[in-house]
Amino acid sequence: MEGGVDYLIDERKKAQFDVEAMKVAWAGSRQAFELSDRIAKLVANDPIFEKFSRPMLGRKELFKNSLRKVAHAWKLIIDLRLSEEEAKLLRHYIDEPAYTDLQWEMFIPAIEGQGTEEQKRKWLPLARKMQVIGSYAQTELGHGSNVQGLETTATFDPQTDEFVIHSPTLTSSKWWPGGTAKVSTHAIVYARLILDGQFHGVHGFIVQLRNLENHTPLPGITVGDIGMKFGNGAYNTMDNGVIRFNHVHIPRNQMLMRVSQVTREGKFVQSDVPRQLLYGTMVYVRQKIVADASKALSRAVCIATRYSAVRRQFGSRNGGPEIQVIDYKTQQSRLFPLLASAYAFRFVGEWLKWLYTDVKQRLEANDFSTLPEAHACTAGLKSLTTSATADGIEECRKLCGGHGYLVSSGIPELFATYVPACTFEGDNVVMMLQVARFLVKTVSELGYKQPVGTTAYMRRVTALMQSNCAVRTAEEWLNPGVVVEAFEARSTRMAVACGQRLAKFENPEEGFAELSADLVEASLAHCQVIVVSKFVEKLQQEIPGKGVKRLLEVLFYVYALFLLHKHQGDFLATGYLTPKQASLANDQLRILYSKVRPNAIALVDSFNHTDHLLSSILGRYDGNVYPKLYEAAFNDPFNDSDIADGIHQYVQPMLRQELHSAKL
Ligand SMILES: CCCCC/C=C\C/C=C\C/C=C\CCCCC(=O)SCCNC(=O)CCNC(=O)[C@H](O)C(C)(C)COP(=O)(O)OP(=O)(O)OC[C@H]1O[C@@H](n2cnc3c(N)ncnc32)[C@H](O)[C@@H]1OP(=O)(O)O
Ligand SMILES: Cc1cc2nc3c(=O)[nH]c(=O)nc-3n(C[C@H](O)[C@H](O)[C@H](O)COP(=O)(O)OP(=O)(O)OC[C@H]3O[C@@H](n4cnc5c(N)ncnc54)[C@H](O)[C@@H]3O)c2cc1C
Repeated sequence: MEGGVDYLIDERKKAQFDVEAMKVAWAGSRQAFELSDRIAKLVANDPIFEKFSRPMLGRKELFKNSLRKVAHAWKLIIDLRLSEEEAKLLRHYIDEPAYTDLQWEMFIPAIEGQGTEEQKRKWLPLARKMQVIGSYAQTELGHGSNVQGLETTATFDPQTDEFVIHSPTLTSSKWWPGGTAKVSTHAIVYARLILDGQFHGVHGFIVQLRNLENHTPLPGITVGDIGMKFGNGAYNTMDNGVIRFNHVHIPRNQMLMRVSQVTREGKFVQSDVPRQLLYGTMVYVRQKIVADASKALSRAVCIATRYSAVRRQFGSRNGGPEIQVIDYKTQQSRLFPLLASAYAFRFVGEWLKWLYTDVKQRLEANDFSTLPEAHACTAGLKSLTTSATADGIEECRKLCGGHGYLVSSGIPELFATYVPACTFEGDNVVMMLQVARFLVKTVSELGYKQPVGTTAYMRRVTALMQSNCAVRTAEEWLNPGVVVEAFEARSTRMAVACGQRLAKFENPEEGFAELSADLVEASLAHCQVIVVSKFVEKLQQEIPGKGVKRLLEVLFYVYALFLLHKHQGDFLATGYLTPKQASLANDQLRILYSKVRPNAIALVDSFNHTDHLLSSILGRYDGNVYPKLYEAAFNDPFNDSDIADGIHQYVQPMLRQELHSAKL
């Protein structure tokens, strides 16, 4: 057997559930599934969207090709009259970071959230028709996480009724904004507002960067690319830029003025809208990043699972086939929790989208009451899901052995493109510290204020602090209430312990800094409560299809008990579990892996990923791995000739012992 075609055919026959129904459960609804499936096929069948050769292209060629793809996609959007939702799916399936990500996911949302009605009327139609192309220029060479520390200035000039945008130092150069180096005509620039010599906080300003006729930078603007980034292909399709402003004048009405206004006389007016709304675009994108995590993780898991069923090592008896590596318990204990995590992140992402939609509607009606919780949830879940996904993709590479390191496995480029998600839109540790602030506040108010939303479980603080887990057999772990309660108790105990230790410090900020590593762990525990509970809520809904709900229940227990096993130190140290109960959870986990095993291939088929999206020989739907790996090796341009450039010049003289006289 040269390929694994028959292996995957056999594997698919083992499925104990309705794969088509699981595809619908994964997509969220039949309508969402059909829409997504249609756009995936549209992209997969269009040769312009080919991406297999991307890692082999030089930067300039890569970038030009990316511009071509975007132009082709925009033409399709117009010709086929695609809706905004379809256009977003198109961008997802094209799977190439590009300036349009910033246009649609940051520039437009920033104007929607922070602009006045008049500003929205002027800028949104232009942006939605791509008559202006915008980016999001917040981070600087010297500051990214500390937004209040940004140095770019926007000084009001009452004479001309304009703001003067200026980069006073080298470190104030804008650094990283995607789409800016070569493409965007405009940017939302975050700068310190200065009125009559007084600083009035950081605000967003719409600044034109380039001439719309010939695309040259406007006077006073120095702009360029910040250089190659990690990995071949990967995020290098994006032109992340550096911008320097030398006293660039913009009209007063280009400050985004929903939160605060500057009058014609240069007076600062703070409206009732909280200043945190300036950070609203980041809340929106963090929510998108959570939804995106399950897509990236499911891709890596799909590749590793299919390949693990094709790959065989050891155990051949009487010349029969060797063992499929997916049958090794160690392979299962590394792979199946990632498979379960992909489903868990899918469902928590769905919930977070709902939460964001709710907050957005409230904000539009000037109800800001749920903003702190939305901020804590988006920041924390962004951190949890991206860290787990980045680690998970790397684990999938190792699960594929040596072949996982080949670019043609699809994993290296996926990893290189994905890992910056742990940093952009808020470094993951900085984000967890935001959750910590929210938790500390919640815990300190427990005596007189009922926690709500995702911290509502802390209302039962006394019970969660005092009662202990009652599990006596491995079987008793198969109870969602028991599992969720364990996570809630561990989280409450960790948060309360941090609160008690913080109270011993005279200066709370000093205490917060000193205990920050523990606070990050407590925040992670709280975020895990959210993911675990949202999975349970999903299971409480009606989920049609033979065996679908049962398999999702299995995956829920795999996800939760794997976390419990991984973090058993916390569960034991907080005193909620005994070592025996932790060990029973691990026993149950092994039983659960054997329930996943026959369904593993069908579970990854349910992601409905096309071969185009996976761009992986190891993860091919048909399992025809070895012939295609062999073919791809000889299709590599490096194999065009048997004698590579440099062989005659540098190797042959060595073989002939003539190196001393060779021209090097
Ligand atoms: C390859 C994978 C692709 C996945 C992508 C998928 C989809 C996305 C699609 C498109 C996007 C494409 C690419 C993305 C590119 C990335 C773009 C960027 O990175 S843009 C730059 C992002 N920058 C940051 O995230 C900076 C991080 N820093 C901050 O957010 C803040 O400064 C802070 C660290 C959170 C706060 O710092 P500080 O303590 O100084 O805070 P203050 O300003 O004083 O405010 C404190 C006060 O405000 C509350 N708060 C903070 N943030 C928010 C918020 N967002 N919303 C609501 N409230 C907020 C905070 O809790 C405090 O409250 P309180 O304690 O009550 O006073
Ligand atoms: C691919 C990519 C695309 C990007 N696109 C954009 C864009 O379009 N627009 C834009 O404006 N920006 C963009 N960025 C910038 C990005 O948002 C920042 O890099 C990010 O917010 C992190 O900030 P930083 O670089 O200042 O990290 P730093 O804050 O300098 O982090 C360095 C280290 O310090 C730690 N640290 C920092 N502060 C604290 C603290 N208070 N407590 C404990 N530890 C701390 C961090 O955990 C980290 O380990 C992009 C970045 C990347 C990688």
